Amino acid sequence: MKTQKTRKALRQSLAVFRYSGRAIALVWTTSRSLTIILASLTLIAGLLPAAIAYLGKLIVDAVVFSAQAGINGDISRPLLYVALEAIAVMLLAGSQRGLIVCQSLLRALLGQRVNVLILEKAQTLDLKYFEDSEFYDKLLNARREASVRPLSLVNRTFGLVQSALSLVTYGILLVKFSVWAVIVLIVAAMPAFIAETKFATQAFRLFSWRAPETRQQHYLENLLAREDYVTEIKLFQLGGMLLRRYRNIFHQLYGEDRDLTLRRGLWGYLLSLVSTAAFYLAYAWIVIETVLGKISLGDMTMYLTVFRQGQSTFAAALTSIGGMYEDNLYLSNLYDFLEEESPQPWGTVTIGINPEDGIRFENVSFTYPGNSKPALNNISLHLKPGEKLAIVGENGSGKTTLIKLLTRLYAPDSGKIFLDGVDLQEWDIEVLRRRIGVIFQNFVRYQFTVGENIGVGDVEYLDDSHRWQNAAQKGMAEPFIHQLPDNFSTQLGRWFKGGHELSGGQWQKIALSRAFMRTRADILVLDEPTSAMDAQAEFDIFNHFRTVTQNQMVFLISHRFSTVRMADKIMVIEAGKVVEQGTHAELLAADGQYAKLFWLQAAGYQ
Ligand SMILES: Nc1ncnc2c1ncn2[C@@H]1O[C@H](COP(=O)(O)OP(=O)(O)OP(=O)(O)O)[C@@H](O)[C@H]1O
Repeated sequence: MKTQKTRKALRQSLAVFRYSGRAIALVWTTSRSLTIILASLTLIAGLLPAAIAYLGKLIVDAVVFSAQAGINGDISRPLLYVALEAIAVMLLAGSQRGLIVCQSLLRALLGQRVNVLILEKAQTLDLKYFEDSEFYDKLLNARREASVRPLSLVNRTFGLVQSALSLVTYGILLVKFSVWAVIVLIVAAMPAFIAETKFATQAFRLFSWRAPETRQQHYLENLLAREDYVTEIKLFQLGGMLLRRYRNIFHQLYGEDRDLTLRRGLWGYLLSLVSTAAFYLAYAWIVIETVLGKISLGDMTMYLTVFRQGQSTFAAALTSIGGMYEDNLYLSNLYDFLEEESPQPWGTVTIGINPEDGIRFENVSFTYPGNSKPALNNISLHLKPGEKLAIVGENGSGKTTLIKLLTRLYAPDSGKIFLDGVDLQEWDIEVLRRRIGVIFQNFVRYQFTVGENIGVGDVEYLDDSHRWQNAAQKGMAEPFIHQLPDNFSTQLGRWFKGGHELSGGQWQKIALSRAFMRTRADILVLDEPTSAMDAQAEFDIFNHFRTVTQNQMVFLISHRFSTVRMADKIMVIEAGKVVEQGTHAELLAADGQYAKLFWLQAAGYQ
């Protein structure tokens, strides 16, 4: 039982080194030369203090010896030792300064490296990860302190090695005096060491429990300070309420922090008194031995230095250990994130076996992870090349989900989707995505120029101004772009200097143009493409729609029946199921759900 407890305590104490190896490996692969320099300087800085203490002893002994010889005394020997000590002190200062320089260089390199690792990893993950709050915690935690934590852990690990080296060498010097003194000092240091690791473990746990609260705090900060939220926050007068919530979370966290910090401080002090008392007992012992003439004055000077510095080195080591726990927490988050399994994009097909077949959904069902009800239930549909399909249905009926499956952001749970006769999952994802032009309801408003905002629709032609113009024409954006101060070169958004903000409808026209940038795409997905546009723009799009999308299959989601009518086929879905399919005329004649909604909307205009 007792051995088990000791083993547990030991394991807990050693947990502090859990990620040190990986952090060092990370630093090593970031810059080998800097790591070697850092390690060498650590070694030098660890060993020199004992050497300096020893030189101090040699100086005093040589001085005493020469002084006893009177006028004939040899002055050169003490002076030689003084010179040596001066050199050693300079070397120590040099190595300490070198360590600081190395650390700042490594901090910059490592920060960049870790950030790039995180962002690269994020690229490889599926959409479902980003919709998972636990995963989001990991991502935020990983990014938050990317530039400081890995280096801090390395510095502290090296710092601890340096302190340990100094303490061991001090110990070696002290062994000459008495093995017992060394043993007493080590034993007296143990309680403080164990208490520190125990409190650090508690702090470690406290931090990990808190991830959701911390994320909530960050979210509130964002709400309170970001330009796109500020209008609503002001007009709904939410500032006070949000700040109150922000403060409350802080106070709750602070309360826990304060308790732990106070306990840690108090116990840390009390237990370090034990080791200090042991230090000074040994010190008194040395004074007595010197007075009795059993050791030289030089020895006493050396031990004095060893005790003084040993004490502060020991305190530094304890602080390092406390910090290392926090660094470990960060790194465990980082590695949790980096080791998240990335689904390998598979599928190699680049050409379909039956290009005349277009797109076919066969009994497709899909439920979002964590939901009990399916978002899509047994959907079947067929769209031939060039055909246009409109999907109609009330909020939450599954329209956007259908598009997410079509664009392979998610895979069906059952059933299959075919493109040109080949299962969508077997297509090479890059080839598949090149064939799809899309505008989502929540399209991105890039804080780039107008041209780039359209150009991102086909990154290979990002800077091709001819294509921008063509796409802008199709997306009805051209007239207002010509009125902007720098036409296509106008910077958009308010984040950067000289940025020009657009209206909601203008942004939507830019997004629509972006979808038309993909001239090689034969599948066009439009999720509420005209919801923010004025009546004239919608009418124009309606009129030109067939010409601009001549060879494309179109999936159009809209609540506006004026837009829906453009389609060859209309599909009505309700709670994830297809309830009606047909042309506008057929569905009106059928007098079902579609007809009901159509006349309802039409009545509103009369
Ligand atoms: N990321 C998600 N995770 C879990 N459930 C989701 C997610 N997105 C949508 N859902 C759920 O799936 C169902 C279908 O949503 P979907 O977005 O496809 O509806 P929609 O028909 O596009 O609605 P709207 O007309 O409001 O845009 C809804 O019940 C919604 O709550």
